[in-house]
Amino acid sequence: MNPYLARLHQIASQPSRRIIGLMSGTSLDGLDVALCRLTGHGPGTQLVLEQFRTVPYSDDTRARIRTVFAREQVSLEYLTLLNPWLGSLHAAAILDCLREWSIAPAEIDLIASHGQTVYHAPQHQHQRADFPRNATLQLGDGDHVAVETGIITLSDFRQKHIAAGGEGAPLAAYGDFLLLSSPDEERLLLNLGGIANFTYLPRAGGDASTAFSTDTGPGNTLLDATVRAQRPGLQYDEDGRLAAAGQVHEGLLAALLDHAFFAAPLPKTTGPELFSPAFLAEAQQRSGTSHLRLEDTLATLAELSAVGVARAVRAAFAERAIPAAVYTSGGGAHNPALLAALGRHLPEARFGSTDALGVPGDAKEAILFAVLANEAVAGQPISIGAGRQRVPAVSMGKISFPG
Ligand SMILES: Nc1ncnc2c1ncn2[C@@H]1O[C@H](COP(=O)(O)OP(=O)(O)OP(=O)(O)O)[C@@H](O)[C@H]1O
Ligand SMILES: CC(=O)N[C@H]1[C@@H]2OC[C@@H](O2)[C@@H](O)[C@@H]1O[C@H](C)C(=O)O
Repeated sequence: MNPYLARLHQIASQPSRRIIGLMSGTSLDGLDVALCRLTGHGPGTQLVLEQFRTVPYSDDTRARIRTVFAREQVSLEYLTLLNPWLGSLHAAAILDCLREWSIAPAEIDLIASHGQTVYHAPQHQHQRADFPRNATLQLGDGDHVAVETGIITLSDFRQKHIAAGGEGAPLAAYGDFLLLSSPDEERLLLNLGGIANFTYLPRAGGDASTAFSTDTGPGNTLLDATVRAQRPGLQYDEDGRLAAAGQVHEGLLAALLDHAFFAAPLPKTTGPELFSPAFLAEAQQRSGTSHLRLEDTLATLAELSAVGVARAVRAAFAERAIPAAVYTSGGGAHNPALLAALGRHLPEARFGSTDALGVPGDAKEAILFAVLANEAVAGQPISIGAGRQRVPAVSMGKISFPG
């Protein structure tokens, strides 16, 4: 038998596993590295987050990713070169973290590597009749991560979800369901990343088939792009100060909301391919707001993110009251202007942070991939959608051996 298969069998048989989850999202701020100890599998999974660090991307790395990121036309050579380069970059970041934490690679069982999404193309967005399928592309080849760290690596988690009828995202519901379901309350888990999404969790022991997650529209992506364009040197509107100093422009908001995505049925996904500077420029032109003050544009974009969330939440619970317990995560949870707008549009919600549930919001997505890898190796296909096509019961992740 291949010795790595024997090692994998042994890892799967252990009561607990040490798994490094990696995530780098649409904000391109860096690589989130979450060292998790996962005991058991399935709904009994116990998480201890042993270490967490965000390894910031350098300006050079950001520039390389932006060369292809969310662009319809790119150099095929550049894309080909970037794939192993990012794998090596992520491997080096892991080795650096392990050195800092005084942990030897041999003490880690698995790496769960999301990779860098460079293009997300659900069919409702690309609308090409010649390719009537959903598609998504993450770079950062898993074989490079495995060989350069010496650790068995799972990667490319989204393709199985698409092959089984999903859009490849959001995958959050699978991890949220296993880690954060509560017998005491139904919950909404609201992640405010570049793109915003939420998971609905029924009470633990309730009807698991009703759990799902969906994107809702932009989170920080349009805010960040606008700040970067108008305040070179700034990456984002720190603590939402600029947005808080502005006024929402109703005309611009209406023009931004005038897109089929906001009315499309749930669950749905999107990305910066749609919510791009060109999307904003077009809405500004239609509403005659191209010369609005930066502060007013940012206030309007924060409002847009909040309205997107509120519309999707209300659409999901059209027949009844929304779950009151809402737990936020992701970088946007640090933006008071965004949180204030959410409070205005979901006044009946009680907002808390997932930190209070033992899952730090900044680490939550990296933890998700560790949980998915744990299930792929030691568990079962995760069944939350009762076989519903867009929430398939699948195990996710491709396995790379270090040799
Ligand atoms: N103190 C802060 N004030 C305002 N905004 C903040 C603050 N801290 C983080 N952010 C926002 O959070 C962003 C990073 O969020 P996060 O890391 O959750 O995104 P991501 O994981 O890349 O996105 P996605 O979940 O869409 O993949 C920053 O670009 C910024 O917009
Ligand atoms: C294609 C892709 O990378 N999507 C990300 C992105 O970031 C937020 C939102 O858009 C979500 O759909 C997803 O990530 C999280 C981890 C998810 O799959 O749940």
